[in-house]
Amino acid sequence: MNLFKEIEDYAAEYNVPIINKKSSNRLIEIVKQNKPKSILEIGTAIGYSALLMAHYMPLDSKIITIEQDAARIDIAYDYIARAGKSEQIQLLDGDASTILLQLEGTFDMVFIDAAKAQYLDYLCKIIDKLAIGAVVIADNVLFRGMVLSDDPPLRRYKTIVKRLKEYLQFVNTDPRFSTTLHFEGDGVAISYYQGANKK
Ligand SMILES: C[S@@+](CC[C@H](N)C(=O)[O-])C[C@H]1O[C@@H](n2cnc3c(N)ncnc32)[C@H](O)[C@@H]1O
Repeated sequence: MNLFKEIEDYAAEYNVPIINKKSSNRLIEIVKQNKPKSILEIGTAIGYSALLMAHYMPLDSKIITIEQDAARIDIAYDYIARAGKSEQIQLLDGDASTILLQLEGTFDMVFIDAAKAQYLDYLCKIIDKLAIGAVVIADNVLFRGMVLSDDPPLRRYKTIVKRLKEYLQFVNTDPRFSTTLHFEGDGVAISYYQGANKK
């Protein structure tokens, strides 16, 4: 069986959140267009989106992906090894909020897909590691329609919705970024980093 199909089936059976079809098509399109040499992914889950990006990126490119859930990390390692991508995909185990501060080098592409309330914090921690022209893709930014709705969000989602609004406000107004919001799926924000000199 195709490994991607196997991971999709596993995710469906065990309720592991993985990228939806529309967002994954968008992600693949960006990888094909931009041919990034270095990708940072925040939120590996079981390795599905990392493997998708690895499938379409140049062979000499690398992905660093971060996950904190121990059970998911084990499964991700297994799928990455089975796909023969262990050389290209480096999985870092721990809380992204801490790990991001320790990363070295620069990134041509960043895929943000972990804790929704932390998106802006993640971005601020890696801004100085973005190459000029880097693309930052943030998934689920519309959060089931709640982010653009005039109705107040359910109490338990209030913080997530507020923080996602702050993320969108930032990438839409900071002159270092040029951002397009795509409404498909759960909302994807695609921001191109134009460099600190545009500040
Ligand atoms: C939506 S899933 C990622 C799906 C994956 N990108 C894919 O499409 O295959 C989000 C993941 O982020 C992880 N996560 C949440 N907060 C995190 C943090 N602070 N540090 C590292 N991982 C985190 C969760 O454990 C979860 O597995």
